Amino acid sequence: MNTIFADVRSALYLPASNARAIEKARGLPCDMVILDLEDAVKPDDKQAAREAAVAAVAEGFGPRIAAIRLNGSDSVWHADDVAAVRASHAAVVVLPKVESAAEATRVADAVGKPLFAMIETPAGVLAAVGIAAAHGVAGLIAGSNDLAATLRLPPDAGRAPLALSLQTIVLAARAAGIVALDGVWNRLADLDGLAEDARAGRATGFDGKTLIHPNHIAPANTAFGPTPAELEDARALVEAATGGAERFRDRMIETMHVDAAKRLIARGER
Ligand SMILES: CC(C)(COP(=O)(O)OP(=O)(O)OC[C@H]1O[C@@H](n2cnc3c(N)ncnc32)[C@H](O)[C@@H]1OP(=O)(O)O)[C@@H](O)C(=O)NCCC(=O)NCCSC(=O)C[C@H](O)C(=O)O
Ligand SMILES: [Mg+2]
Repeated sequence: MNTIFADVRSALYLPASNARAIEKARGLPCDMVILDLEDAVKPDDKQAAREAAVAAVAEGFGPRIAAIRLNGSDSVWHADDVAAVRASHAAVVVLPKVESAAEATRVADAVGKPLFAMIETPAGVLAAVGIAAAHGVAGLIAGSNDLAATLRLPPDAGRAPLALSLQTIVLAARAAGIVALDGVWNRLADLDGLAEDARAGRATGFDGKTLIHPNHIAPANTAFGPTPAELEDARALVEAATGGAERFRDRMIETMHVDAAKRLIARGER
């Protein structure tokens, strides 16, 4: 797995048509920015947003990974997006509503950049294993709003009815050795709800979370940690382990626990 991508705890979307948000993002503590050309941008603003995204990634976002989300493969804007992003300084391209491995590879090849495929339709979930393994795909992103809509869930249905889809996304990403990012939290001011949602995402196995607002960054960074307590525990576990099954702090540990602790320590140190 590419550790640059594996260390993404917080990936902030912003409409590429919003100059203030672009400027603001350069000072925010997120690990990745996703300049959106798709749903956050009105049809009349698509061309200006595309030009603004290309200019913004040329100027850079400091240590943050800069990604551009294209309009979908079947949209009238897609071909122009691909041409612009191919020639841009974006490190990553995000493709929404991916439903096949062939679609993901075609776009990854066309832009010549690592591609994060959004899984946000029932067909996308059912094809996720192949999409994750497709040439050029470096990550999967859960699109929980579109997923809820296409599954015809009632408003505010929460994570429970999405559990199988979200777990499938993580399974597919893990089997392919790539990154998995959780979907967004829509409630702008409910930071306790966000913290719980982010913890649930980490517990599902996601590496990090996509976000829509600057206030959502700190809770995501905390949830996807590792926390000081987790680091202390991991370091003590590695120090204590002698091999085979043994007792550590009133629990059984074996090789896989030592390996997981080492991964956590490495992530924390990075
Ligand atoms: C949701 C918003 C439209 C709310 O905007 P606003 O009411 O302006 O927020 P605030 O007044 O609280 O903003 C405070 C300051 O923060 C800046 N800001 C706000 N949002 C962002 C952002 N995303 N990135 C950077 N900066 C941001 C404001 O400019 C204010 O700055 P200041 O002037 O200094 O006070 C807005 O938050 C927003 O547009 N969010 C992103 C929306 C988006 O990109 N959506 C597309 C992806 S979500 C999705 O659909 C995922 C997936 O496809 C799915 O299906 O689930
Ligand atoms: Mg979506």
